[in-house]
Amino acid sequence: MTSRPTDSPRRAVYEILQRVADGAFADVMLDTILSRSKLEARDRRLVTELVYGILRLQGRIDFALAQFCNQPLQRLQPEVLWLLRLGTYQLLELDRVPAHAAVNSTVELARELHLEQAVGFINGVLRSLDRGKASIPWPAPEKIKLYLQHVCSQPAWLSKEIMRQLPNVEARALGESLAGPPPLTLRVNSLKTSPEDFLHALGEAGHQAHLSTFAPEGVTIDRRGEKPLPGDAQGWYQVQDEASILIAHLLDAHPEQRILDACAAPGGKTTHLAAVTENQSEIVALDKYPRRVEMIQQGALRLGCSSITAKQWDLTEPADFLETQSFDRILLDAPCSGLGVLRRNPEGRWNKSSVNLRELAALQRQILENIAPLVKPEGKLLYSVCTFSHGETDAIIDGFLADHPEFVLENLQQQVSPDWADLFTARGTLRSYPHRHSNMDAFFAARLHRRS
Ligand SMILES: C[S@@+](CC[C@H](N)C(=O)[O-])C[C@H]1O[C@@H](n2cnc3c(N)ncnc32)[C@H](O)[C@@H]1O
Repeated sequence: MTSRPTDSPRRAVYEILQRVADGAFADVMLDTILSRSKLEARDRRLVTELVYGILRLQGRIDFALAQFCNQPLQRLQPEVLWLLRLGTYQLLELDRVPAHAAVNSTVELARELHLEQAVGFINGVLRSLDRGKASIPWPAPEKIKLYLQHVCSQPAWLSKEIMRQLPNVEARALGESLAGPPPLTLRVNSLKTSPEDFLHALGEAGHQAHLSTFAPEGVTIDRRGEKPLPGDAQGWYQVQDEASILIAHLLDAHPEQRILDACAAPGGKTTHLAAVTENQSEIVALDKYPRRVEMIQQGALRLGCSSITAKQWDLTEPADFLETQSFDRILLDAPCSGLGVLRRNPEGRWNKSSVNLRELAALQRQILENIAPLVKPEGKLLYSVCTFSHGETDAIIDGFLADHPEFVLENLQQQVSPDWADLFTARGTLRSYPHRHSNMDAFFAARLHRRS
């Protein structure tokens, strides 16, 4: 009998991967398909793990598959290639699925999808791969380009970006980190509770967690129990990576100030700014998309942030409804390539290219130009992105400073506690990396000060 996409875990994975290949976001598709399904909690976890794992390790899987296929992978029918990837991921990465189950379930699925002509081929390739997997000629770590591509599962343009930023040993460590799953970190909402009380509540609910190394309000979940996390409806926490939690602190915002969060949705940092200023500042939050502006408003309501006004605006146009030089602090958490959060959006490595990075850099610069006039004399503007590509980080700041002598780059390292020193570059910009800094996402931030 044919299963509905939502009835069987592997069928659901296949459907989601197909949609992602057509341009959908993996997290959105997972939500959509799982919300319609009757799958049990264990199967839902399996679907999530398979979808994220396959997208994250597609490069590694394809290298392995190529050893056992008698034709180039790009010549295969796309449906057949996705099925082979589904089987291969289970054979290579999932100890808890026996090999025969990985192969048979993939073959069954091929039949169910009316791909009878490919059943023998899929069965043969997966069986050979299972027999021969110990002798796959994985590139050695010293062959850094090949290692990043085939072991760490990165397209060539991404390996190039990483190697531009970091020496080989570190490029390898970063590549390995980005190929793994991300941590689940929460920002404790200081308007409602404390990290210690929240940690206690997590323990009572059967979850294991620890306080973050750098972010004062960060709590990382080590092992999730069966029950939901406590305090969601009460607004005790916001899911937010440790690196992202650092950003509001680096803006150096205070009560009574006027603050602009220029690209604010879904509002993780806006609501954090409201918390660090104890709801005593005036925060204007803008975003291009109306639906995303609603997300800021909903988050503010849940977290008890009363000082935020959210409004839709496309910042490729100057925000002429805002008075020039009227903000003490501006955060520009710009749209970016998200290379630093690839673990969370694994399809990003396959649907982006160097061309996208150049287009994003032009957008970032344009938005920066449009908001800079809004900074008061002696005010500060923090530019942040969850990526590490040169074109979206140092190049943006250098280009802007060259054209705007009224702004200077501040050395953030000299302004924060010595415990954070390791997070900054010699010129005082933030550069966090998962392999260096307690597994947090890779972020960049630079703070500009407007002379009087
Ligand atoms: C990196 S995200 C911001 C994340 C947010 N700061 C947070 O912590 O939750 C970038 C945001 O920029 C918005 N955006 C993209 N292009 C924009 C534009 N031209 N004008 C204003 N916002 C834009 C996107 O909708 C997205 O919400």
